[in-house]
Amino acid sequence: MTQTTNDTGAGPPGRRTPDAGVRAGPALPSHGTDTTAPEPAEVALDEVSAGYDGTTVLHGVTARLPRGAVTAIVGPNGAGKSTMVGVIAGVVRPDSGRVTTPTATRPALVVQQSGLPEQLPITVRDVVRMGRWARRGPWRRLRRDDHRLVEDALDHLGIAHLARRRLSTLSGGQRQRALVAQGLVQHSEVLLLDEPAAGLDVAAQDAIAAALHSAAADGTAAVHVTHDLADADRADHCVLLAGGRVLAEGPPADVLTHEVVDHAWGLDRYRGR
Ligand SMILES: Nc1ncnc2c1ncn2[C@@H]1O[C@H](COP(=O)(O)OP(=O)(O)OP(=O)(O)O)[C@@H](O)[C@H]1O
Repeated sequence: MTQTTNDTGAGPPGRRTPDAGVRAGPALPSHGTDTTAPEPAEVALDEVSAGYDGTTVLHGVTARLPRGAVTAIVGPNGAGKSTMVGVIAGVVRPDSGRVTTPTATRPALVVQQSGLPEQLPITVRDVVRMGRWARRGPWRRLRRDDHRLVEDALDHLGIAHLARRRLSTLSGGQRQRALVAQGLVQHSEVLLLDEPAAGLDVAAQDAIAAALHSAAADGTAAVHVTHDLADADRADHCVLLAGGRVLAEGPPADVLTHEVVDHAWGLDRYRGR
């Protein structure tokens, strides 16, 4: 099934759901979708403009994020990267343009804050299980295969030994691994990780990179926002945003040239270009 949203979609304009950790975006309205059409092989943004409280952040963004591939979204602070993933997830409503996601399920969005109250007596395993609820619905009992996926994800992210610990007692990096595990078990066709590796140690970064590539190998459009250009270079596809516009898109080697990077980050000023 294809889901499409555009400026006639439901929900308040320009509002991002605050403080959620891993969020499944709201069900996106489908406008004139042909259910017999083959699933698109990519997430498509066409001339998308979006922002907050009347301030435009994304200006006519057109980009393609393929399924079965890892896409890195890069760009300077404030370029609109989080806004772009918010638009794809359906938590930021475009003011105009069109977003098409190849998904029967909601995109899985992982941001850095868990959004769960500190005093909530919730374990790491519970947090990851919540990812399966997103798939099954909160009132359905999880099945044996759901539990197996949860245990696999805990293993994958190297946090099986923390499964019974309360989330509030973990370090920042351990929490982040738990949130990524929660995103993974959603098994959505679109996985969106907003700076998943920021502030993490090398082992955690490797675990998250491996998780992204394994999701892509399963056919997911595995998308991450990163400030680490070496990390972006290892992606299959790259979108470079600057000032809310796509400056370049394509294979990382073509996008992340010295010239383009210097221009996007304004470094050419210092280098006399
Ligand atoms: N909830 C919000 N309400 C109002 N303005 C916002 C909100 N979220 C982001 N913005 C503004 O939108 C612009 C783009 O922010 P965004 O977080 O999308 O950029 P980014 O590229 O992800 O930045 P960074 O690399 O610093 O995380 C910024 O000017 C920011 O102040």
